[in-house]
Amino acid sequence: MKDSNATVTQLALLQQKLHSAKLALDEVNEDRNAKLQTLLQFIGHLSLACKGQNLELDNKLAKLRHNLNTFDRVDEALPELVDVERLLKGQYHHVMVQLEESRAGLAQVIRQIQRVNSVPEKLKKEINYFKQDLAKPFHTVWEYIPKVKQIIGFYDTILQQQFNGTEKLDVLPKHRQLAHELAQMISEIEFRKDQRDQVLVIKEMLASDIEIDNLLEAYQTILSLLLDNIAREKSASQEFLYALNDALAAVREVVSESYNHNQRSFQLKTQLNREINSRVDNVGEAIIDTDDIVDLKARLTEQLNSIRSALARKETLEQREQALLRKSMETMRKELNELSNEANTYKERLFEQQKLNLLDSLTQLPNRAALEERMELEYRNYQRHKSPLWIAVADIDHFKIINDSFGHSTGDKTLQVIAMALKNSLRDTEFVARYGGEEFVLILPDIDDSDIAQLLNRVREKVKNIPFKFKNQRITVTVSIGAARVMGNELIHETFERADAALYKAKHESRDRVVIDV
Ligand SMILES: Nc1nc2c(ncn2[C@@H]2O[C@H](COP(=O)(O)OP(=O)(O)OP(=O)(O)O)[C@@H](O)[C@H]2O)c(=O)[nH]1
Repeated sequence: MKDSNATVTQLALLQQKLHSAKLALDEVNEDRNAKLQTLLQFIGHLSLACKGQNLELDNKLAKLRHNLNTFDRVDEALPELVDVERLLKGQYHHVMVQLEESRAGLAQVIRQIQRVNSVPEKLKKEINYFKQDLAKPFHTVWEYIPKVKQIIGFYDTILQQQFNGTEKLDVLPKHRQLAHELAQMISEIEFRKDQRDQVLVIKEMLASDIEIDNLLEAYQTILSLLLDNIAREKSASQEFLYALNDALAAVREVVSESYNHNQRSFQLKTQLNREINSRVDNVGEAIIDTDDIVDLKARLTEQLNSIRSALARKETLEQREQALLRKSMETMRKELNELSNEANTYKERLFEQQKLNLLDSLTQLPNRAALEERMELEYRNYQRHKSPLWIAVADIDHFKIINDSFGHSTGDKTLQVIAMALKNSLRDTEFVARYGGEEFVLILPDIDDSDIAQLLNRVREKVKNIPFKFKNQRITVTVSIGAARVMGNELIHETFERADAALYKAKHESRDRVVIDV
C-alpha cells in the first residue's frame, strides 16, 4: 500500500513536470512563432523595398517568404537567408556605384548649364551653390531625386527666359508689303552670276509666307550683296585711275627728261656754233693777216680741221638727240597705247553697266528706269509732232497661282517666256518694259484709235496661245491689258495712271481682256 502511494505521488509529480515542460514548450513555440512572424514581415517589407532592382534578389526573397510560411522548412530557409544576405550586400554596392555615377552625371549637366550665356545673376549664384552641394556624396536614392528636380527647375527657368527673348513677332500687312517691295527691287537689280542662286533663294522665300526674321535676313543679305558689288565697281574704277595716273607720271617723266636733254643739247649746240663761228672768223682774219701763201695754207688747214671736228661733234650731238627723241616718243606712244586700251576696257565696262542698269535681269526686257527714259523721249516726240502715243499696262492673270502651284522658278520661267512673246509681238518702233513683278508696260507710238484694240488683243491672244506645260499639265496663261492715249497737254504719267485704271477695270471684268480708256 505504502509502495502504491509512493508510485501515485511520483506519477503526479511526473505529470506535473510534464505539464510544466509542455507549458514551457508551448511558450517556446509561441515565441518562435512570433519571431518567425516578425521575420516574415521583415522579409515582406524587404521584398517590397527591393522589388524591381535585381531579379535574382526578387526571386530569392519570394522563395524565402514561401519557405518561412511552413514551420517544417524553416531550417531549409537558412541557406536561402545566407544567399539573400549576399545578394543584398552586392545590391548595396551596386546602388552606391550607381548613385556615384548619377552624381557625376548631374555635375556634368550643371557644368553645361553654366556654359549657357545670358543666365541671370541670381540663377547663376543658385547654380553655384547647387554645384557645391553636389560635391558631397549621395547615400540614398532619395537624395538624388530632389537634385534632379532642382536641375529641371534650372532648365525650365533658362528655357522660359530664352523663349521670352525669342518670341516670334507677328507678321503684319506692312511686313508683307516690305517683302513685296524687296522682291520687286531685287528683280530690278542686276546681280552678278555668282550671286544669282542666293538671290533666287531670297526671292522664293519672299514669295512664300514670310517671318520677320527671314525678312530681316533677306534685307541683310541683299544689302551685303549690293555692298560687295559697289566695292568691286569702286575697285575697278580705282584700278583705271591708278593706270591713268601711272601713265601720266611716266609721260611727265619722259617729257621732263627730254626737256632737260634739250636744254643741255641747246647749250652744247650754242657752244659748238660759237666755236665754229670763231673758227670761221679766224679763217677770215688769217686771210687778211698773211701774204705768205704757205703759211696761209697751213693756218687754213688747221682752222678747217677744227671746223670739221666741231661739225662732226655737232652731228654726233644731233644724232644722239634724235635717238633720244625717238626713244621718248616710243615710250610715250607705248604709255598712251596702254592707257587708251585701259580706257577702252573701262568704257566698255561702263557701257555694259549702263546697259545692265536699264535691263531687267530676269526677262532681259528694259526695266523701269529704261521705261522712264523712253517715256520721256516719246513724250517729247509727241509734243513736237502731236502724233498719237499710247501707253498700255499688261498684267499676268492669277500669276500667284502659278507660283503657288508649281514653284517660284517655274513662275520665273513663265515671266521670261511671256516677256519674249510681248517683245516679239511689237514693231521696232514700239517698246515694252517689265514694270515690276508680273506687270509690263508698252509704249505704242503712231497707232490710230481704230487700231489700238486690235493690236492689243493680238498681243493678248499671243500670250494666251503659248503652250505652257507644267508638271505635264497643259496650262493657259492669260494677261489683262489696260491702255490710254496721251491727250492734249496731259503729262505722260497721267496717261500711265489712266492706263493702269483701265487695267484695273479689265481685271474686274473677269480678266483676259483689253480695256481702252477713252
Ligand atoms: N516667280 C516670280 N513671281 C513673282 C515675281 N515678281 C512677282 N511675283 C509674284 O507675282 C504674284 C502676283 O500676285 P498678285 O499681285 O496677287 O496677282 P495675281 O495672282 O497675278 O492676280 P491678278 O493680278 O489679280 O490676276 C505674287 O505671287 C508675286 O510673288 C518674280 O520675279 N518671279
